[in-house]
Amino acid sequence: MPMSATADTSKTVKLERYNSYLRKIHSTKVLNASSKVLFRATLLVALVLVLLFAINYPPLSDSRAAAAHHLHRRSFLSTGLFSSSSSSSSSSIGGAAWEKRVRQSSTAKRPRGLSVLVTGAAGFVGSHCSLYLRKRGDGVLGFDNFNDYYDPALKRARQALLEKQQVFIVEGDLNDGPLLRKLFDVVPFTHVLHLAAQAGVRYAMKNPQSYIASNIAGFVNLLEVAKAANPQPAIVWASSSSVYGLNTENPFSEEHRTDQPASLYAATKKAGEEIAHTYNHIYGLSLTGLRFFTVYGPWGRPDMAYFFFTKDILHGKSIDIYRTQDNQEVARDFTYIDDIVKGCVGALDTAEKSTGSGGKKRGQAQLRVYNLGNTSPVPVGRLVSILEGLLGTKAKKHLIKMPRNGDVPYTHANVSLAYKDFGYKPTTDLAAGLRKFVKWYVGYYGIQPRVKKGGS
Ligand SMILES: O=C(O)[C@H]1O[C@H](OP(=O)(O)OP(=O)(O)OC[C@H]2O[C@@H](n3ccc(=O)[nH]c3=O)[C@H](O)[C@@H]2O)[C@H](O)[C@@H](O)[C@H]1O
Repeated sequence: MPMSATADTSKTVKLERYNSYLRKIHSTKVLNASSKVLFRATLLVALVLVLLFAINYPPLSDSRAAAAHHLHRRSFLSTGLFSSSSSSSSSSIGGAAWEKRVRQSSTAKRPRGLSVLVTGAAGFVGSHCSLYLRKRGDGVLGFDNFNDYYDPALKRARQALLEKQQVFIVEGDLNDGPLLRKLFDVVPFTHVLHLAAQAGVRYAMKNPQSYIASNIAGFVNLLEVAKAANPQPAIVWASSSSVYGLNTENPFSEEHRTDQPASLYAATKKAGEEIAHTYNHIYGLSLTGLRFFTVYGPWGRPDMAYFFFTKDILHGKSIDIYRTQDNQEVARDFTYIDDIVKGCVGALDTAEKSTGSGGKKRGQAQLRVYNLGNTSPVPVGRLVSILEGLLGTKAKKHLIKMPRNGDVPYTHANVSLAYKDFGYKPTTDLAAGLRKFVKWYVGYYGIQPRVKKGGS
């Protein structure tokens, strides 16, 4: 038995060795197979990573490729499920149909007509200027970010008005370089009427950064794109009467000092004037700054006093009427929108071409600044009396000292320079202009008050 037991034991050992040999072979095979799978998976992951990297970081040297990529991504987002925008106008940014609309809108319908990019086209002054230029036969492409600084529904209503006249507004932000470059790639604009900005004197204390983003960073971005464009456009842009700040000389002339801004808004507009100087000096861009004086009228801005006074008077709410620290009346050189439009168009028509090309200056270019005001300041109290008469309602007046919020006590424009250079002559006084505003206001908001009709 021990013999057989030995024999058995040796058989068992051999069998076990054989089994272990088989197990080894099998495990090597399994290992080989799994390492192949692992290798392939790694390759796949690497490929996906390379692709993702390429999509997210296109070559910096190829700005057009970057722009196309950016626009493709935006178009994907704005048409996709994650889009927050419902605007049809932005749904196909960058596509063939979009480019066709951009071209059509920018093409003049009269011989030697202008091709103007109007920024802030859904804004108060922008919408009026766009309509005027389009009706005259110029090509107009609008640009606006439709922000909610005030009721965006009013901006959409202005957009609808422009669309009826075949003016297309591209929805985008001034700080979107690829989008702006794309527009200049598609259209050789002769002019830019740059009106997009963060407006409002007092709001600058609430949201200072928005003024830097729009009025400084956005302006610089636009100038960067314009300087590199071929041809470079001539640029007319909105500065402000507020640059006169604490200036005490009257009436305000372009030669007076503008180095004492009273608000951050004013400071950003003044900075814009200095930035304009730099781009004119280095790149040969033709630049004209227009200092608007408290512009009012139909389709106006709800954040401005004449507008919300009208609303508050109609709702029986009291209104604050500011007085200076030494109890004087505060006054403004209120300027009617049609006069401002004539001033903008006059500036566009007399703007000389930029001299640069390929981002390089080729000669001295035009650099101008003009006041566009009404030349007759009116106290705020008088503005309220006119509104009371037009609305047939007494205002609940609350006279208070002007809060220290960036306001200045008085503005008064000397416009002789604009008159000399392009015949600017305001023709609408405050009473006539407010009558037109109130007529529009009650119609737009569907109000049936005791409004005295009359006038056109
Ligand atoms: O010319 C400009 O460059 C600027 O014009 C405009 O600023 P402003 O002249 O300050 O207009 P606006 O606010 O309508 O106040 C009008 C008057 O009402 C007084 N005012 C104001 C509010 C109030 O509650 N009570 C009051 O008496 C107030 O003291 C003032 O005397 C634009 O908004 C600005 O974007 C810029 O373009």
